[in-house]
Amino acid sequence: QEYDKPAIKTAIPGPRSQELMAELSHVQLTKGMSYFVDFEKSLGNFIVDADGNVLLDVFQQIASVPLGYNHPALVKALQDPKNVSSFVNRAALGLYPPVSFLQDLKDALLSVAPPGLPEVTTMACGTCSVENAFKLAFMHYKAKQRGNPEPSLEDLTSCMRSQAPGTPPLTILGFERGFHGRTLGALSTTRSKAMARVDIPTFDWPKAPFPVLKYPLANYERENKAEEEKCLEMARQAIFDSNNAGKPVAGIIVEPIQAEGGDNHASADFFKSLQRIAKEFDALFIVDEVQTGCGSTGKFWAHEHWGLIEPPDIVTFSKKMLIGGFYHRPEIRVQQPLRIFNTWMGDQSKLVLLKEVVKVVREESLLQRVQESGRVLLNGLEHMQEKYPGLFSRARGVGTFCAIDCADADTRAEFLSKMKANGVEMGGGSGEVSIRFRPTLTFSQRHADILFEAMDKVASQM
Ligand SMILES: Cc1ncc(COP(=O)(O)O)c(CNc2csc(C(=O)O)c2)c1O
Repeated sequence: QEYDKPAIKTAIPGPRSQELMAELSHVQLTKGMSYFVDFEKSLGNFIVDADGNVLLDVFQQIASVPLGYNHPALVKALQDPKNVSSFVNRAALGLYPPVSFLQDLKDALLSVAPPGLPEVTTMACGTCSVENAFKLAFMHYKAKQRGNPEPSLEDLTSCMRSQAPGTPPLTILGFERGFHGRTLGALSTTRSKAMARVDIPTFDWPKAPFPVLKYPLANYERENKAEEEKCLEMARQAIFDSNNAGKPVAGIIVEPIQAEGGDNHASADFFKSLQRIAKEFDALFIVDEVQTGCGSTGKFWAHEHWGLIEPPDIVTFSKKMLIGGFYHRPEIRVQQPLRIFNTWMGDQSKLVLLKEVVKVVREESLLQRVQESGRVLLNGLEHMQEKYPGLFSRARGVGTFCAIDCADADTRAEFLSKMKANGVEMGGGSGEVSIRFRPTLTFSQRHADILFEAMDKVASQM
């Protein structure tokens, strides 16, 4: 059972965290770290730090904990003798899959696959899922252009010199303020913070602005529609220009909600139109659900809210799915072995845990709970912005994937720090001024009560 409420005994980080930080700083940079965590004592929606402080955690390891800390179903899976081998022996899944692999994929991943996407490849993290989704898009483009999935001899020789045709000038269209990872290809479409890009060579790929919506949505339907149309037209133009410049766009990548760039939303119509643009230019439609996937928006996949006629071509996932990877349409499966490949291709033990997560989500109707808790969370945020109009604005969200804007970056920093001192862990925010909520799928009314009591107390003192 979880803790009843937060309990703060020391400043955060406390003395024990500071001691551990000092020791660790001899080995690596510790500047970005918040505090050390006692993961044995952390339970459900509550995190316990090295100094015994208990906080309600609505950030959950950068939105990557689906059922909270030490969920009994996951602990039990680890204690089950038939699972030991999966944890002890890390299979090179691309070469030597365990006999249970297909059944594990079915139970953990295919049973929750986005509608219309029956194939899946596992990876280790979100970035490498995005990286390989791009590679799949490039291979698919070239196979179509050649009329043959097999590269030619000229392809194979020229690519060793990084020259066309074997090394094609293909690109991916991304959006301003998007986040898709930090390796060189993914980073080329990550445009949320300069510090993630500076000093690193990236591909100069085309980009388009992502809509900046006015809230409450009901009051600004016409303006928001115009804003979305403008962004779509600029995306179309960017693709047209890139194709004309001999840098064909092989894919478009977009997040259902830009989760690092400021929790930026767009309408279902926007995404349907974007899929039509992808089709119009024969580019793959890649939906990056690394942060929005696995239930936080009240549907298992955020893009299910759009009511697409056809599925996206690729959907990437990680974080709350405990394992990285991507679902894709059968037609774009890579044809040759060892092209979408790395040593481990994810981690079989994470499939064992994910099976349990999927079971709990189903047995405890957690998507229903996320929808209910999401209404409580959003209503509470709307109440906060009415009560403190000088502090908060633009309350928004789908399911419990919510956010609210602070007046400015300093106000946000002060607010988050005071919330921590009052027993609520909220992470560092999204974009310049947004506070984001990334609670577990078990977040419920009593957690919201604790959250809003603390928010009201902190806001009243600012
Ligand atoms: C939409 C989306 N796509 C890809 C990624 C990369 O996933 P990881 O490589 O971090 O697992 C992420 C990772 N999210 C993330 C949050 S803070 C952060 C960072 O590196 O600062 C990364 C994501 O939100």
